[in-house]
Parts: sequence; C-alpha cells; structure tokens
Amino acid sequence: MESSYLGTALAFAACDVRPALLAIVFVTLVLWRFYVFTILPWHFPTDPKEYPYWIPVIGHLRSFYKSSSRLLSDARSYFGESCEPFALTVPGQKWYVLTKAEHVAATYKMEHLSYDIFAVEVIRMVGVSEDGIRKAFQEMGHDGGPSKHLVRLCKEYQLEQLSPRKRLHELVQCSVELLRRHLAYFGERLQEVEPDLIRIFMAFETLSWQAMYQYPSFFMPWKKFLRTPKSQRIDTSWFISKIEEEMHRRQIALADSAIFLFQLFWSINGNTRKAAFWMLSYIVCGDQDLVDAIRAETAPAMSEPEHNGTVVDVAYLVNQETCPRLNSIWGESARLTAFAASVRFLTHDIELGGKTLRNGNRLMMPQRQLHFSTQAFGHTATLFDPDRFLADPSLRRNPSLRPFGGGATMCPGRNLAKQTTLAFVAMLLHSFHLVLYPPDQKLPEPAEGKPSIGLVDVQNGNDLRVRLCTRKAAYLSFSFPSSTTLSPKTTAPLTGEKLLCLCTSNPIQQSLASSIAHNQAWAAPSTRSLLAPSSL
Ligand code: HEM
Repeated sequence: MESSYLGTALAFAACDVRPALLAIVFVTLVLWRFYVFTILPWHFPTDPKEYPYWIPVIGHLRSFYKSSSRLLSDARSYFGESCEPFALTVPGQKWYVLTKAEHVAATYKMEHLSYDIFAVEVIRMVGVSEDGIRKAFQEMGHDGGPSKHLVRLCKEYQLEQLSPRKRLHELVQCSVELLRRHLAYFGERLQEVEPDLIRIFMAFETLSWQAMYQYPSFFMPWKKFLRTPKSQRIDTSWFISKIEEEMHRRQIALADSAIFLFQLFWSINGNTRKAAFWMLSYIVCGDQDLVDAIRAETAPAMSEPEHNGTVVDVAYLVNQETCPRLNSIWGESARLTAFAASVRFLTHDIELGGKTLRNGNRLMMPQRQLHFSTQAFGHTATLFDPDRFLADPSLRRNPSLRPFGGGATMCPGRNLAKQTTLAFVAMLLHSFHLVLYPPDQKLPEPAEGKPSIGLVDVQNGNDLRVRLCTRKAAYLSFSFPSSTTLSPKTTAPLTGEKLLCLCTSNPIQQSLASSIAHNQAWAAPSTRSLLAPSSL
C-alpha cells in the first residue's frame, strides 16, 4: 500500500519536474541570450554586432547548411542593411561577415591575413594523411632558391602557367584547338586510364564532400595517372609536371599525391563548365536578337575550315572593343552566378569601418552580397541584363564585382576560364541553331542553398534542354577527334536535329562535338542524360 503511494507521488513529481526543468532551461537561455547579444555589445561597442541565435555553440549551423546565402541575407536585413561588418556563429566558430565593397577591398590589401589554415582544413577534409600534410607544408629549398612549402610552390607554378604573359597562351591554344579531345592540363593519359572520368567527376560534384568518404576509389584515376611512365604522357602540362616532381622530391605517398592532383583537377575544371552552362543558358533563354547579335559580333573570330590554324581567334573574343556584347554577357553571368566567399583567418586584431575584428576569428567576404548590391548595380541588380557592362564599362572595375575573389588568393585561372568559355560559346553558336526543346522552359534555378566554392550549381531537376540543328558542318568537322569512328565528312547523325543537355558540356575536356560523337549527351526527352547533374 505504502509503495503504491510512493509510486504515485514519484510519478507526480516526475510529471511536475519536466515543465519545471523546461522552464529553467528556457529562462537560462533567455538570460544567456540577453547577456551575449545585449549586455556584451553594450560593453564592447566597437565589436561587430552578432546575429543572435538560441543554442550556444551550435549557433546558425542549421540555417547555414540549409541555405548559407539566405542566412547572410537574413542577417543583413536584421541589421537594417547597414553594410557594417557583423558576426555569425557557425558552430563554435565566430565569422565576421563583410558586405561592403570598401571593407572587402581594404581586407584584400591586408596580405598578412592568413589563408593557410583553410588550405590545411580542405586538404585534411579531402583525405590527405597527416604525413602527407606535414610533408606538403614542410619548407624545402628549391633550385637553390628560398625554402617554400608545396602549397606555396603550387601557387607560384599556377601563376606562371596561367599568367597571360607567361605560359597561358600555350594552354589556351591547346584547350581551344583540341577543345574536347585533350585534358589540356593532364594530357590524354588521364582520359585513357578512366574514360568515364567526366561522368564520375560530375557525380562527385553533385554529391560533393560525401563522395570522398563513401568512395575512396574515386582517386584511382590519379593513382593510375601517376603510375604511368612519363614517356607515355608527354603532353602533361608544365605545371602538373613541376608539381609531380615536387611531390616526388618530398616523398609524398602515392595515395596523397593522387588526392593533391585531384584537388587541382577540381579547381581547374569545376567552375569552368558551370560558367559555360550559365552563359549559354542566359543566351538561349533570352531572345533570338541576342543570339544573332553575338553571332554577328563574333563572326570575324571564326576562321575558315580550310585554314589549318586555330578555329577561333580567342584574343578577338576576349577583347572588349571587338566583342563588347559577348564580354558584357560573360561579366553579367559571372556576377549573377558567383556564390563563393573569400575567407581569411585573423592572426591579430584589425580595425575596419570603425569596428575591431578580433584575433582568432574568421573573416568571410561573400560575393553574392556584393554582386546584388543595388548601390553598385542599381535597382535591377538581381536581374540578368546582357547589356549592363556594355552600357557602363566602368562597372567592370567596380569594387563590388568580385567573381574571382581578390587579394593574395584571387583566382589565378580567371583568364583561362574566360578564354576557353568564350571560345566554347562562340563555337557552339556558330555551329548550331539552338532552340529550347520543349519551348516553354524557364532559366534554370540556381541551387542557392548548396555551399559553393565558385559558381552556383543548377537546382536538381532544372537542366535546360535545347534542340541543336547544324548550321555549318565545317566547324563541326574541326570538332571531331581524329580517333572517332564518326568522321566529320561521313557522319549522318549530325545533319539532323538533335538534343543536347547543355549541362553535359564541359568546354575543355569534353567538347560539344565529342559529346555528340560519343552519344553521351544525346537524350530523348524521356531518357535522362547520363551526365546531367539532376540524373546523378
Ligand atoms: C569561371 C571559372 C572560375 C571561377 C568562377 C573561379 C573562382 C574562384 C574563386 C572565387 C576563388 C577564391 C578566390 C579568393 O579566395 O579570394 C578561386 C581560387 C582559385 N582558383 Fe578559380 N575559378 C575559376 C576557374 C579556375 C581555373 C580554370 C583554374 C585553374 C586553371 C582555377 C584555379 C584556382 C586556384 C588554384 C585557386 C586558389 C588560389 C589561392 O588560394 O591562392 N580557377 N577561384
């Protein structure tokens, strides 16, 4: 009898305790929130204000992974669109966010701010062993010069390979002349060891980081590439050969070297294909006059088929004077689709816009916030305007325009990306009539929620389908690799109308004609293309 009283009393107590506990937790959180987001800012008025959150340490983790760009916009409007530096906690780490062009420009000039911490985090995340990381960051003398670590050397070699006055020309020539046939950086060997590389790479990009943990075999092609005797891959670029020599000198294990090479492959190819996709999407979804205007403007750059030199005069295409509209569209599509952020680590306090940004925290400069600034780009900032940079060429130098980042980490591949993309777009428009099929498609939606390290991906299920009809067989005939069995002169399929999923077109590696010749990009409306991101 007594025990049943006790049981009932305990049950009541348990029932009563839960709401009481909840109340205590709630009151504690309210007090903590009041202290952190009201009292502390009052004590430290020059510290950037922090966007409030409810769960300590976790901060804005959930909203960040749901849509980082939405979180940043929400935070900005919370602070009244003031453009002052503000702070965000994403888990356990405080990030200062800069959305004002002047602050971003000032930060890019602070070359002493550190980036290495992020380089190590990424290398570790993609699976390089601790031994590989140690060897990569080991300072070693080189050719009698000062001691440098591999990541620094890699950057210097990239700059030499990609600088217009140095080795860029050879790379662009190779990329454009053999647009689809060559992996310009790695030569043909990489494609030979893994013919399915493009599809695997796009699958990787879709699954992003998860892919590396789930499929360690992903790095196999680069291992096979490294194992291939150099005499069998003499078309490897200068840059890749130098990095390979350096990794060998440092005795970096094969598995780690393969991951380093993969990372380079990723940075070289990941964004360029998206640039071509978005640029073509804007053009094809615009009106026919735009297509005609670009064709007329770029026509002098297209050489005659009998001519044995380059198919397309890239210098003519990238020149603002000779091709102002093409260049305007390049700038505009990069402005609208750049979703990355430059990042820095604060190794000491800095002053910016009257605020003190404290040592030990991280700094983020998100491009999208700058690119959608109505102050810089007017009330149409969120809309595509093909003539924006044509009407106001000074916008090209506006400090709010940062599709390639800036300062010490500014993208060294920007010239290569622009040249190959414009060459690809011009070749495509001169080779084909492009018609939306089905006709009522809208511009694909960007996958805004997905974190990006460059241009935004397309939203799942948003591929654009176009019907291609050949205009000039001559350009196509150039596009065919000699190895393909479908010779340009004899191939029947090219005379008819065909479907191509634009997403499949990797301008450097795959090329339009190769896609068609290998039947990879053909897709009946009911058949999902193997390569379309949404089908992976
Ligand atoms: C449209 C195409 C491309 C876009 C939008 C793009 C964008 C970017 C951005 C935003 C950054 C970070 C900048 C910063 O932190 O401030 C970056 C860095 C980098 N990009 Fe690109 N990129 C493109 C193409 C390329 C190509 C073709 C290559 C190589 C051939 C390349 C190589 C690199 C490298 C090595 C870095 C790291 C630089 C460093 O840490 O110092 N990118 N890119």
